[in-house]
Amino acid sequence: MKFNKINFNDIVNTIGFYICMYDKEGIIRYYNLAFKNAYLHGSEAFVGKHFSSIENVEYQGVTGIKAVIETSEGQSYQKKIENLGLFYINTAPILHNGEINYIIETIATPFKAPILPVKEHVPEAPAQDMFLGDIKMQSILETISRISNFDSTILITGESGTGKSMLAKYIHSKSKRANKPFITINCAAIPENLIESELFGYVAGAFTGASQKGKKGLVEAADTGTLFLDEIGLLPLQLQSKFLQLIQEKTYTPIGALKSKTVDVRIISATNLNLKKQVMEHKFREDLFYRLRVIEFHMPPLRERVDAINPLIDYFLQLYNKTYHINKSITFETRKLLCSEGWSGNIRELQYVMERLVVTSRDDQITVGDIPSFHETDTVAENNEIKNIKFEDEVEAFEKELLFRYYSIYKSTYKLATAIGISQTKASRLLRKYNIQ
Ligand SMILES: Nc1ncnc2c1ncn2[C@@H]1O[C@H](COP(=O)(O)OP(=O)(O)OP(=O)(O)O)[C@@H](O)[C@H]1O
Repeated sequence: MKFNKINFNDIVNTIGFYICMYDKEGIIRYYNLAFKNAYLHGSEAFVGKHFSSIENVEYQGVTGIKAVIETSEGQSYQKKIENLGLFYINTAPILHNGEINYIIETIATPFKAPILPVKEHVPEAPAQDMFLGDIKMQSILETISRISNFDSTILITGESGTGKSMLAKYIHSKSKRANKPFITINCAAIPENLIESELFGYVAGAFTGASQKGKKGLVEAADTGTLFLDEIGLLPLQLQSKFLQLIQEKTYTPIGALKSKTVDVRIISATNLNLKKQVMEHKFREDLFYRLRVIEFHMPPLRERVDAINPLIDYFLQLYNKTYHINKSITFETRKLLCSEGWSGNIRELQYVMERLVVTSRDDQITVGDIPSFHETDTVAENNEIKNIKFEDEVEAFEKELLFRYYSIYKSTYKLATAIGISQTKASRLLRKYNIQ
């Protein structure tokens, strides 16, 4: 089974160990969030630098990287550091043809490492690096630059995978709040019974089982920054009035609190549902609907952004060449085939297909023959019978196989959705579509 990149990142970033990857010279190539926060002051700037440039005394006291470079032997040991306790270090060379290809070091600390928060809690990096160069995006970009100094609410609509979340981050990165937190709340992903406490927090002793210290909510975490309400159409009705209060009065009341709190957040929301219809069906408050969409952007589906497909192919080609340290190109015929497709899964689907092609194509050049390898059949690649390919069928077969594989592991739509980077609504819809139980 190939590791899904998103899945891999989630694992290494939520694990309570410090992980760092080096090349055979000891140049840092990758580190996880825990390592970054513990030893590098949260900086990304150490990738490409020698391990000796890390000035943290604790790290230099425990790392086994020097010994591994000198001996090519893995090191696994415990080390006691005064006042701190026992560290467990595992430094493993990964060999290729007998030579060190790279080295992975895992450091387990004596403290009970805090489990790092799930995605929604992490202030995310602004998404400046996205492709927005096609005609359909121009008027959106112009409006974004015009409103950059205002805090008006923004509603982003559009099908799943069209880039709504990315646009929200982009808007934040272009606003006067760019250096403040950007907090995503995925209204579909938080279990309904936890949603209120996750969002608004609670005071000590608010309910049985509540933490003694009380808990800050995500709304408070977003103070001075931007709060992104993803899948807003799925926000439970009973919480909608709390959001209305938040937007109108800039106040909210944590569970069990007697007094309300004031907060300064800019609200951006996104949905792939028809909110007007939700209002008519009494599933969404009309007053909240109007409050949320002072400015509205509609992200067109990829089939209506045909001039974006080719540049996006290049964008993803470059991205995955960089990610996997390779240098693949793509033939004109393959481009033509990709550009002529319907892309019902929009940019997300194109992104998957490009990653898959970069990873699975046999030669340096991606050809039409590589496309069937989506579901591991070589027939077309060998015979080059490109006229028999029905692209949508190939992609559907791949999608079905992927969902089946991950759902049989996770058995939960939420975990499945998180693992493969789609929304929970989409995961449920696809499971129904392919009759996967
Ligand atoms: N303009 C873009 N340039 C590069 N990558 C993009 C762009 N738009 C979207 N993507 C990629 O496509 C994927 C889907 O984007 P995103 O999550 O923003 O879509 P969405 O509309 O919010 O989807 P959903 O409704 O399912 O949550 C992401 O992995 C993102 O990296």
